[in-house]
Amino acid sequence: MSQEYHGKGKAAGDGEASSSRRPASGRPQYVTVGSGSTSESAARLQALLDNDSGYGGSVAGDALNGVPVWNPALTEDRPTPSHSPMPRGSGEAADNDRRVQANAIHQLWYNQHRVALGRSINRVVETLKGLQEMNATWPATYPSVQRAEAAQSSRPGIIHTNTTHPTLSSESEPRPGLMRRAQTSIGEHQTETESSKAAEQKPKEEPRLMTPQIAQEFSILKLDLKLGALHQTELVHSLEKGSIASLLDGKISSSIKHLLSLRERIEDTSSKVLVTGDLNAGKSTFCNALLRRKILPEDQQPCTSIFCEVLDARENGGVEEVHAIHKDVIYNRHDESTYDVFTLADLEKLVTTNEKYTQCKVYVKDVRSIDESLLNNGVVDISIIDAPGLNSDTTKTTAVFARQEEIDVVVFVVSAANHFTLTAREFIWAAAAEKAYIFIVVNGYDNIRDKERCQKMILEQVQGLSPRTFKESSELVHFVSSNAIPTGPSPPGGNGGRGSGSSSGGGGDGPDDDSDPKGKGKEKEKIRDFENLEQSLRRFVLEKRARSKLAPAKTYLLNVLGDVNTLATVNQDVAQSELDRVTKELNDLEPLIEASQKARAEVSDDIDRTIETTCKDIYDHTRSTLNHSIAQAADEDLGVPYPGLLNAFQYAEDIKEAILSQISASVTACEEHARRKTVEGVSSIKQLGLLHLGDEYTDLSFRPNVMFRRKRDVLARQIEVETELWDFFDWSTIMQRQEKLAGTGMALTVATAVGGRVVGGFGWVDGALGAMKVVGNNNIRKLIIPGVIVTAVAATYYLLLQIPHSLPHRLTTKISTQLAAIDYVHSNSDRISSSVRKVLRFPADNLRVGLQRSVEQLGNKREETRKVRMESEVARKYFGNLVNETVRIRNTVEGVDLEGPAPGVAGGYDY
Ligand SMILES: Nc1nc2c(ncn2[C@@H]2O[C@H](COP(=O)(O)OP(=O)(O)OP(=O)(O)O)[C@@H](O)[C@H]2O)c(=O)[nH]1
Repeated sequence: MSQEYHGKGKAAGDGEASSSRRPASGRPQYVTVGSGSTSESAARLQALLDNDSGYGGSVAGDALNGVPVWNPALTEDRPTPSHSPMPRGSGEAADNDRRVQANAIHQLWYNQHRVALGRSINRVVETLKGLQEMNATWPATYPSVQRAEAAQSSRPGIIHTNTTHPTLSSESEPRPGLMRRAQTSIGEHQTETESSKAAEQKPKEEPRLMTPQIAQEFSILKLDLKLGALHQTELVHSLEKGSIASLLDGKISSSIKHLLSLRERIEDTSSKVLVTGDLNAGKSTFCNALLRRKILPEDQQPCTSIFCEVLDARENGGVEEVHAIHKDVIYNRHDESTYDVFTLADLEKLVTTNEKYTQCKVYVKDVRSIDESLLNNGVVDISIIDAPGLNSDTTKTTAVFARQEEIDVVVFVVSAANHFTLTAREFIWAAAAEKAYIFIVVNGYDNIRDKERCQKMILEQVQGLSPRTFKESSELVHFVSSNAIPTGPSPPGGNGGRGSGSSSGGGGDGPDDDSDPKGKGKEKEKIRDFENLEQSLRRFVLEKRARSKLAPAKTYLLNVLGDVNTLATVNQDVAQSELDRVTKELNDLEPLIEASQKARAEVSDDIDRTIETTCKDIYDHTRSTLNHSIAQAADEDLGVPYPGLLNAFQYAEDIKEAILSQISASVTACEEHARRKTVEGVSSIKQLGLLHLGDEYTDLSFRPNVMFRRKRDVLARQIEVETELWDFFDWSTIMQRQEKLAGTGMALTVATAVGGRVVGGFGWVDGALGAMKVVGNNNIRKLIIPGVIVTAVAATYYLLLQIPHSLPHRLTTKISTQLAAIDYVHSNSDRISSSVRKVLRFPADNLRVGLQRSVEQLGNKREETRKVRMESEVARKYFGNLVNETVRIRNTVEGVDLEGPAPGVAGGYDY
């Protein structure tokens, strides 16, 4: 509904139109006040107003970026309308001058305050926008504290709503320690100094959004959260920091919007007077009397069915007409699709039989001078809204209407005969919540015979309904007869024509045509009463205007500045503690990073060394083991029984197999050794990891049994050793063995059995020569052949007997030669150590990556912390400045004194 009343009509165009189209008087726009007699002081004041309307031309220059600037048209002083030309006595002229002066003083006073408040609004809007920006980058902390009981002994602690430890003790630490922002890490401070027992004994503190103190401090930016059964506090605590910030952002936005509308409101030079009352109480008659024209239809039957707002025709380019506003549209005078145009004469039909329209704008030319007129009184443009009579259908609508901010004054018309009906009382009670004072017009007073009783009864009723109005009843309660007021002629084709055509009084409807001098006197009294009412109403409107337009702006500014100041103070502290925390964090981080970098280099070397040592050890071990094993293979018990000469070749194969198996077993043993060493290596790397990375270290699962699964003895199997005949007779072995046997004196050889030391190196030759001597040459000659044969057989027998001893040596040598040819020992040592190296590299690389990551993480943390430090620094400065700025603006706003009576008006209501 409020928008429906947005046409202020104070656009520049209108101003021009009005000034150029104000033809009737033909006077200059800035005329001398009074009826011809120039009042110097009035003229001076008027000139002062002309030159300095309070805006002094500086406002446009002051306009801040992005904030809508003042509409210059609104700040221009408006031409002073003409005054009534009727001749007056000197006393009346003086009165008139005084009134004009008073008006001018009031205008000056009003403008000064308006400018101060307007500028403050601009500054606050800018400040709020800045706060919004800051809130987007550095989510502001919304104050929340412990239960009031817990906080009683100390100042309220402040924690962030999303802090992980919501139950902070406000007793153990001073306030700054309690302030934390969201995502602050756990256990930062509060439990350090208190024993667990003490903590247990403490009453359980519930998180609470605000103490009553702070709740009082916050009036506009208070987060109003009502969701289901959750208490607001819990709700805020359950919300993320981001959500709080966006809620706050929304609050700030609506506050900015409200400030802009307040600014528009204080710029608005118009004032709306809502005339309401019971059916047929004479509201329309009263409005017409105020206008001194029969504009609104009057009837004995209830007739007004829609709201009719009567405005000065200047608002409509000087054209008198009616704009009937379509239902469900917002009226815009410049958009004819929002209304239908009618003549004033059509108004009667419109208001009585209406279904299509919700309200009418009635533009009428003011027939009265500024010192008499209510519509156009030189200070403020007043529009009068004639409401339908109160009945069950419209009471609610009218009550809603009366609550609108635009309605500055509610004039309640009550029939002197009927007094306050139940509906009337209900309406006044409802309206009293918004409007402390109601202007009461007791109409139809002429019908009352016992006037005193009527007054008494009505005033008693007023006392019950609105005590404050009753207190000011001489100004606010008027007993009049609206129909006794002479009204001017209706416009051509108008609805009335019942008026006398005279605006000087004495004319009008019926009663004053009476030639009876007593009657005439009575009529004059009625007119005087009505004029008194008009003066009171005017004072009330002027006074009310200052209060109703400037006071809300002032109050709101003070409230919002208070809120922003509280928020800024809290956030300044929070930013400071955040700054301290991150500075400390950074100080702690630096050595950590250094140590981590150093550890990374050192551990890397350590790992390399561990791997190299382990691998070298394994290589050496394998090499020596295999060499030894190969060399000693023949001497070992191969476990292959000699099957006899016939199976000698099979025996050779078995021996070969056994030797190779032995070597293989040796390889396996080396691998086993390597495995053990690898397990040790892996474990030592793990220890290094745990030492330097702690929980950060990710252990890899190592399965030692998987090592050396394949290719274990491939090389051994590749050996192919051909068994040759000579392999069975290994001379060197035989000789070696012979020597060994001779040395031990245990030579039980075939040769000795046959004849001396046949088989004993060359000893057997000596034996043969000795035997030759004994036997003699002939005999020898006879014996030589059988002897040779025997010897040969014996030697052969001996050789064959030696096969189990000589064959393994022979084969070992051959195998060894072949293994040497394929570099078997080195290959296997290398294979095993390489495999170990490969295995060890996994945890080593893992550890290196972990260390690298740790260094990087610390580096990132440092970067982030630096960023937070920078942001906190910016926030601290910002909120520090904000605290000062809010105090400065607050001082300016507080300097706007609206408390005392406004100069220039007589009233001074206690609002
Ligand atoms: N005697 C007397 N009659 C009055 C006075 N004021 C209004 N009337 C008459 O009372 C009747 C109703 O007046 P309206 O002005 O139409 O009353 P209203 O309150 O506007 O009526 P609705 O808009 O229909 O509620 C008309 O016939 C008027 O002439 C007055 O002061 N004295």
